[in-house]
Amino acid sequence: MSFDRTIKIAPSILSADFANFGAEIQAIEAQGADWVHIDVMDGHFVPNLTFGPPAVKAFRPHVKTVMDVHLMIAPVDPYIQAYADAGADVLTAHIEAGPHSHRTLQAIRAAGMKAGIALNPGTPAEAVEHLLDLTDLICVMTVNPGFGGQKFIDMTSKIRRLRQMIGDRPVHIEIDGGVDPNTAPLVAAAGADVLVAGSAVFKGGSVDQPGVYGDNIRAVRAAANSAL
Ligand SMILES: O=C(CO)[C@@H](O)[C@H](O)COP(=O)(O)O
Ligand SMILES: [Fe+2]
Repeated sequence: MSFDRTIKIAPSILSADFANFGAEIQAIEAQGADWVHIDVMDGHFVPNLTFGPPAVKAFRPHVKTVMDVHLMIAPVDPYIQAYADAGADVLTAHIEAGPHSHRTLQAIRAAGMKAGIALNPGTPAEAVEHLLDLTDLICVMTVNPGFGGQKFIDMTSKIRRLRQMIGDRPVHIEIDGGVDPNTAPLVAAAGADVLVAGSAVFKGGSVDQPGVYGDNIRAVRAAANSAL
């Protein structure tokens, strides 16, 4: 997985058909997804439950691009090796999930994955200032985590600040929550390069009508690129 700052679309399978993940992943990749975003929720750090390492391991053979695993769990450290064994390419932990994010990021890289750190809407950019050399991706939440389909919260000033702080380091800025063709230009112009989109990609489509996924992905990408 090489670093570049072109716009990448990462559909969140939280909005896919939960009875058909393999086919859904294949459909979004065939329709132009750059990464596949997997939301892991524990019913404790966030008020919703999704899936754990065995499910992520089962997704792995279907993902030919980048498996981007967003952990909304606390604690994180006891599960890092399990997600490495499950085949995650990028593993993102929330800075709010515990007091030892520095150690967590080191452990994620030591387990052979790219290390991501996610910030809730209420957490300032400065919280990651001393973590930048240990980080491959900063995930800026533009909703409060836990559910798909929520309204976008404007975090453009935080994204700008982060891009400034990152300087020339090879760090992705990922935006997660409420990304659609209306909001994508705002975050792309502010410096984001990975756009997670759940409802905006899956809406109106299915594995039997995958072309809708393609139209939706192209619409988000075109809107983002129009702002650059
Ligand atoms: O992490 C999360 C929610 O906590 C996200 O990845 C959502 O799944 C994005 O869904 P949309 O807001 O795009 O519908
Ligand atoms: Fe997510």
